[in-house]
Amino acid sequence: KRYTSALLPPSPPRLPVIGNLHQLGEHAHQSLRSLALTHGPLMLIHLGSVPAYVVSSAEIAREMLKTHDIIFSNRSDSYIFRRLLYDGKDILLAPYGEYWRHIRAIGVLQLLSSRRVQSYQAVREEEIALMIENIKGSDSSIDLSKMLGTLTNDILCRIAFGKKYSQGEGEEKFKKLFDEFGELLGVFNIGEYIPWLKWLNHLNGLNARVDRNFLEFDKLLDQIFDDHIATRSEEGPKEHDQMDLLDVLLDNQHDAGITDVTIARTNMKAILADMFAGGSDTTYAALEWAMTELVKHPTAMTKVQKQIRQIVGERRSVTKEDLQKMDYLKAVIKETLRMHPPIPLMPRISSQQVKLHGFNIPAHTRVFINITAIGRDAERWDEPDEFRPERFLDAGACDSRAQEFDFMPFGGGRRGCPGVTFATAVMELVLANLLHCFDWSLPDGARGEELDVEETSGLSVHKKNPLILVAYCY
Ligand code: HEM
Repeated sequence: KRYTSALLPPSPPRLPVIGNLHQLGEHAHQSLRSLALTHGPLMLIHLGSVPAYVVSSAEIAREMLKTHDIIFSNRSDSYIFRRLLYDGKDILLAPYGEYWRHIRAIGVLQLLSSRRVQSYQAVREEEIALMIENIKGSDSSIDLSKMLGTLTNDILCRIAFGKKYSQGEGEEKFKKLFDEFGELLGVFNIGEYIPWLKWLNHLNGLNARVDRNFLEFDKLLDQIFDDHIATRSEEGPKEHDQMDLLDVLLDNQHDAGITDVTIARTNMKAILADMFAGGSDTTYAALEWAMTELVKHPTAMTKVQKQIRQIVGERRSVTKEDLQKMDYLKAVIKETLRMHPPIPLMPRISSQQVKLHGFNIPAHTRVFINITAIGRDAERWDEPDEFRPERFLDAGACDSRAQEFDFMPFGGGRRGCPGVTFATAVMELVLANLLHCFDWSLPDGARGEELDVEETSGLSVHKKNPLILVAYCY
């Protein structure tokens, strides 16, 4: 069936050459949310010379990810992503098809399954205990943002490689490498939208930075592979609970014969790079926002701490059985993800022409889902800009909201995030411990309500100003 291209959705007025780029500002998800209030839940914008559609309602997101899921099962491409993620050999970028299905299955069934996530409980507990000790040892205000960034990266490094890189030799070098990797994935690359400005990326050194970061990361991964292979041949196979993700991938290599897809070292490196692209910064951002909102909302803070302390009692640390009973903490996390989805704009691309919300979307066109706009849609949420964890206390409220695509911090459809269980295990245990062990306030007697919620720009959106707090031992 052919659709005519005459029927286009509303567009904000644009300028020659740059199109609507000037309207995006520093926080594209927020600017697009405001533009959607005027122009509607499906807008056509122009990023320089590139047309893109923006979806800002649950109803249209559902149409995309349920009715037309296969058509929207690819992501739009970018030079930086391709370079850093092994030319699309990873799960996040791989084009929809046999190869993606195979490596996604490895991700879902082997690397990120509930059983595997559970097997890393000791790693999470040890790293969290270290952070708690560090906080206890600091006698003035602490930079909680920095601590949470280090913690989530350490947990991921230990789970992925069996070792962390924030201590010992080369500490600064590795920190810079991991930070830059995350930062580069979030860079706005003007050359993609205004092709004749591509030369700027040579001039401003962006391409060189991307190349350098890729090569250094690749070298680190090679060294980790070599070490693993040497240890495995000396010590033999490990028990299930002792295996890091690289061990799982190396074991999996032997099973590769069962399909036509061979998983070589480059493919495994790409999958591990994904864990860092998708797994560390997002969880860190969510934790930072959860603590920010709790400090801003003393009633919610009191309520969550009261429940945690009742459940944990005199014990110093929180167990996984405790977590199951902490329904208010779970509601706090969901409400945080609704208001501050770590990845607020989700880029997909149409593989063929399709009708969406009554409008024609041509083939190979970018479509962004504005997760922030959907999570804060006043037609679907009461007082959407208010932090009210109670809205998620009803059993099943979150699942039904997710099914309706009102709540989609982890995306949706067949390409939705496979790391939900992994991320939830980290977020719950970190927050429960922080809130059980300490009372929190702003330095110099400032009132919590005054805390800012300014955002950074980039792929995952953080609090712009670090969260500096004073911790009092409970
Ligand atoms: C709070 C934490 C997290 C958030 C908010 C988050 C969010 C997202 C979102 C929005 C997507 C795109 C989904 C879509 O297109 O529908 C995604 C994809 C993905 N995430 Fe996560 N994520 C988180 C944690 C993790 C973790 C811990 C991992 C792994 C360790 C992970 C690995 C991935 C991968 C591999 C994909 C690509 C899936 C595919 O294309 O098939 N994420 N995530």
